[in-house]
Amino acid sequence: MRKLPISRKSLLRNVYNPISNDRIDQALVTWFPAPASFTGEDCVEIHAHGGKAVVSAILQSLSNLPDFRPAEAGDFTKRAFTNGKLDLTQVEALADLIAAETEAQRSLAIRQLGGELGLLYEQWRRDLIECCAFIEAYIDFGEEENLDFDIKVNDRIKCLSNEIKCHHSETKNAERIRVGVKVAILGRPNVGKSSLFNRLVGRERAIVSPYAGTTRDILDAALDINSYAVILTDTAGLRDDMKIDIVEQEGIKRAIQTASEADLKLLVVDATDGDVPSEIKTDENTIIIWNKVDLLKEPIVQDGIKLSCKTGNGMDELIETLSEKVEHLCINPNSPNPISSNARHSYHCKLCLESLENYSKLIKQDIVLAANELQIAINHMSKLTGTITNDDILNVIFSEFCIGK
Ligand SMILES: Nc1nc2c(ncn2[C@@H]2O[C@H](COP(=O)(O)OP(=O)(O)OP(=O)(O)O)[C@@H](O)[C@H]2O)c(=O)[nH]1
Repeated sequence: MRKLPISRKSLLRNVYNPISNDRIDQALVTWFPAPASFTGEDCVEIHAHGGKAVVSAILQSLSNLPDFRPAEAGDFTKRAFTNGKLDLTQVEALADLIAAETEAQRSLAIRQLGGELGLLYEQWRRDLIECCAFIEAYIDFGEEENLDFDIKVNDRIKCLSNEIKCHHSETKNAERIRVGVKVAILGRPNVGKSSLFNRLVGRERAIVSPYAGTTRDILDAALDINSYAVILTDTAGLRDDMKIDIVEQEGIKRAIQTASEADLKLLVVDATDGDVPSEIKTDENTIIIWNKVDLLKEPIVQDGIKLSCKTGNGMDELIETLSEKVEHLCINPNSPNPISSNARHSYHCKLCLESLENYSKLIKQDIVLAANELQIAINHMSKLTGTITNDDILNVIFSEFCIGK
């Protein structure tokens, strides 16, 4: 038997087929003995030449060894989780880090991978368990021992609720970093929405034509605006005309739906006729854009961005305004408190909070029912850290990984 290479050092080695002893390749080989490996198990990495024949000869040789099988998506990370190397929030962070396309997504994911979020949830879980233990002691011996229930439990739960509430209120802004800020381009037909979409995307994605009603369905593109992910949507022009066909009517319905779901609305108006559609409610997250100013003889005085999609005049100002608004809608990925950008976390935090509220209502009436609510709150925290898991949760989380991670 050959000697194992020195651990945790990459060494140049000949790689042989263990049965025929044929030399397959020269490769860098690194040996990680347990527990100091990514999975916590004995592990070898082979950095081979990437040709198809080399890779398949190595895989073929390995598959002849007992208990060897090809890895499935997320297999290594699942082992790391099972062996206690990562908690569930770190597993999710790793998936986010691999998928990160913008700087803000990367910053957020690497922070979460450091484990601070998991530690926070674990601390909350432990605090709730202590409160629950205290209640159970109180139910059994409370009156004789004269335990100070309000200070030991109720005040503590109030404090915890406030902390969780504060954390939960930030998840929407953090989720926008992860999934992208939804920006919809809206306006009457023929005002230049698709022209603006193409300018922002940087290529001719949407069809532009002089005919009103060209865009009939919604069209999405992913953008990076100043390190933040943005999902830009072009929509059908809004008009109220009895003569329009059912396809365009459906397009208009979708445009109004898109407007209601958007984080930011770019409301494009043709500067030559100034008709602002009343179907769209404007708010602090609406940017009014007066397009086609190249056709005007006199400059317009109304508030909003003056733009010409034809010449590009006004694009810099629009991008600057858009960047500021997008940044404002997202949490600062470097803010001091642990941040979660994950819808699963938001869901469990919300249900945990509901149970704590129920606890506070019930505690004066029925201590056993109140304790039950506390137990539900603990279960939600346990699902966040992965202390309680089930195959459904794990399958969803690990299926997001690629093979080899
Ligand atoms: N002069 C001038 N023409 C423009 C400008 N922006 C767009 N256009 C023209 O206006 C017409 C309509 O442009 P689109 O971008 O297709 O307008 P739209 O709002 O997407 O139209 P619908 O799909 O019908 O809703 C085209 O002929 C464009 O070339 C501009 O800034 N100046």
